Amino acid sequence: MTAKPSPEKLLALGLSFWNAKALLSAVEIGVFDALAGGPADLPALTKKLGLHPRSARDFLDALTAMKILKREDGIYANTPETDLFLVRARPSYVGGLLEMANARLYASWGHLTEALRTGERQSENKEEGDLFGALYADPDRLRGFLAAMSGVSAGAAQAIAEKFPWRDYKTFVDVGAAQGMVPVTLASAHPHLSGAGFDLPAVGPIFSDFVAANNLSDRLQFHPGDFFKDPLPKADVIVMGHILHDWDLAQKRQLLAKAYEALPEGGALIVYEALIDDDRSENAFGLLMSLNMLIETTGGFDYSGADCQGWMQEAGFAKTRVEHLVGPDSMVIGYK
Ligand SMILES: C[S@@+](CC[C@H](N)C(=O)[O-])C[C@H]1O[C@@H](n2cnc3c(N)ncnc32)[C@H](O)[C@@H]1O
Repeated sequence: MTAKPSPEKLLALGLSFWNAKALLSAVEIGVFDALAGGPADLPALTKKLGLHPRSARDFLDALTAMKILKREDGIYANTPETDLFLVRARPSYVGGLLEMANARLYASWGHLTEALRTGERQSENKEEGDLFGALYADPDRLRGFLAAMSGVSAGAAQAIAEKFPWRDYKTFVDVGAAQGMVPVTLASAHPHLSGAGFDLPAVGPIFSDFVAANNLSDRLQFHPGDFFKDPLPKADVIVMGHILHDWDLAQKRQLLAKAYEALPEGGALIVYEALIDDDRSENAFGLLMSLNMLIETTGGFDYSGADCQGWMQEAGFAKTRVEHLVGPDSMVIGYK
């Protein structure tokens, strides 16, 4: 028997931004940090978080009903997930991404309709043209963006460390390394590897601080450069995570050709993204990420594993394969 159509899913989807914004504000206000030291009651939390008495109970109970807080006998506590991943002081913190979503993407997505009609980027400083120019003009925005990237790539980095046959290689370079989550994860998991992060010069100090905090300065270096103007550093393996989706097709091809050039015979290129499924009907996150690129960049778009394998083959890669990493993320590997 087919179920009777119901509007429930449609209404819940249409209002799902309520959930998103409640979580983003909870991160911004520091709800999970406030509970990191132990549970607290309503008056104590209201005061600590600077909430208005009119909002506090509904806000904290909404977070409880959303299963991102627990409440027992009127005492609120973090859940195991929020305690591990959304307390700022913990190394496992992934809230940088949510902080960026709150500070930048939430407002930009308000202009989705305009982006759909014009094809033009809508994020802040849109008159400055390029996303990275706009971001890097402000040191706080730069630091926030790079930390957000660590949140985006922490899970994928771990999966790449486990699933790629690193024992066959000695050196790697992460192109567009941001804060350095991938290099740090790879070097921590595989003591025989040494590597580098390649990124715009402004990223250098932030990369080096993160590497030093992880005690890996002896095996990880920073290479400043512009991947459209400079050759890529040579290494056995080149990694490009969330890079190709920032750029248009001609620029994607240019970056793949440069990676091919920098690799030795037998070397490998690992491209990872929230790849769209080949039928473009399942990975909603990958497709929405592509719309995020519409909003954020001048020509960027996401793509399927088959798309990327085709471009890699055009660039000369002899063998390619796609492997799932974690959640919506997969990697495409090209062997020279
Ligand atoms: C979307 S982030 C991805 C960061 C990281 N790979 C990850 O997946 O978390 C793109 C990165 O490319 C870098 N980037 C942008 N334009 C660049 C250029 N022309 N040359 C080198 N790096 C660039 C940015 O600074 C940023 O770190």
